[in-house]
Amino acid sequence: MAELLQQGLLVRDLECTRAGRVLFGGLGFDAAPGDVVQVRGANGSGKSSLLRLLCGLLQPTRGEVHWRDRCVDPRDAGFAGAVAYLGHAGSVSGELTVMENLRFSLYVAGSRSADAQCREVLQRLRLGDRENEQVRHLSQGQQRRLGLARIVLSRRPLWLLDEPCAGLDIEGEECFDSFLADHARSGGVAVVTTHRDIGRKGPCAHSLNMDTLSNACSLDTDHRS
Ligand SMILES: Nc1ncnc2c1ncn2[C@@H]1O[C@H](COP(=O)(O)OP(=O)(O)OP(=O)(O)O)[C@@H](O)[C@H]1O
Repeated sequence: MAELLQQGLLVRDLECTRAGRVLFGGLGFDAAPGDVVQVRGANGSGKSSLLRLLCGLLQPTRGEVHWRDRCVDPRDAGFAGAVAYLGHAGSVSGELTVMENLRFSLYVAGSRSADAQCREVLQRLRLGDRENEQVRHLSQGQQRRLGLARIVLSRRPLWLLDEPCAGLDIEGEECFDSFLADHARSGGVAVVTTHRDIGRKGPCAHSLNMDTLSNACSLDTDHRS
């Protein structure tokens, strides 16, 4: 436990309330370096809300989230420099080109990735020939790929990814699996909402089912399988 507190993500007795309604409670799990936690559940079960709690964008009505040895606080520079969050929107600008988007987000993130590294990741995502194109001219799936490039290039140890495979074709999904496996192999932690079985081809994923939680709000157990 002490080691986990220093190195990984620790969630205890988490309760989430939105618009006066308790979405879930008693949620707890640990994620050590190299762990991937797959979050499943029906629409509205609270998957996105959970990710927002984990990165400190939402405050829990009960419980705690710790990254390494500290309580999660987005104002903490140490935590802000450790987490990469991919929301539904992907955080890319339609007005900027593909490469400009990456340069901008990496500059804001304080990452030292150079254009050459950006190009390497874009090649893997089959966006290598689109680097000078305005993002608004890309398809939804291509924009999602660019959002993933931003996450990969950030080199952050904690990935919180909300439906990263939405809009991706099979090849894009496989590419995502390989980035996720690289991340886990290098000791990163990832919490991923997706209905795909990412544990089958990618890294071994622990599964967290929000539907079960909603029906068992008093649970205070470790949901890793
Ligand atoms: N900003 C908000 N204010 C109030 N309620 C919200 C807000 N955002 C989400 N909710 C409510 O919280 C519940 C869970 O939403 P959330 O987006 O976390 O679910 P989800 O499991 O990610 O859903 P989906 O699979 O549809 O993306 C929903 O009932 C939703 O109406």
